[in-house]
Amino acid sequence: MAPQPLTEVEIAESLSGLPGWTFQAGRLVRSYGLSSHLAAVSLLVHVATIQEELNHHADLTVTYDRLGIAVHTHSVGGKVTELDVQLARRIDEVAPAHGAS
Ligand SMILES: C[C@H](O)[C@H](O)[C@H]1CNC2=NC(N)=NC(=O)C2=N1
Repeated sequence: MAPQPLTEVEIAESLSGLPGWTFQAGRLVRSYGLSSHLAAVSLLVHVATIQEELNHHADLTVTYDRLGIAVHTHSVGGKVTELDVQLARRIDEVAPAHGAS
């Protein structure tokens, strides 16, 4: 079944359990700071692995020692769905082991 777009209230509820994540321009967004460029790339590769597992993919941007993540669900016309929240949670689970803040 196709994922359903979340309401603004549902998005706000989800974000209350995802510190550092915000809702911007129709996407869930977070920027992580890392200790080096290679640490940022290492986290990007880990995130890409999770994305392949979930078959759900964010826009990832490395800017020197930062990794930017922005995600919405293409298949529902670029709305935020539970799939985006799931991906954000999975990323937040692994980010601390990379020293991300
Ligand atoms: C065919 C494949 O399942 C789809 O293209 C997947 C891949 N990754 C995706 N990622 C995101 N963010 N939204 C999607 O709708 C999506 N769909």
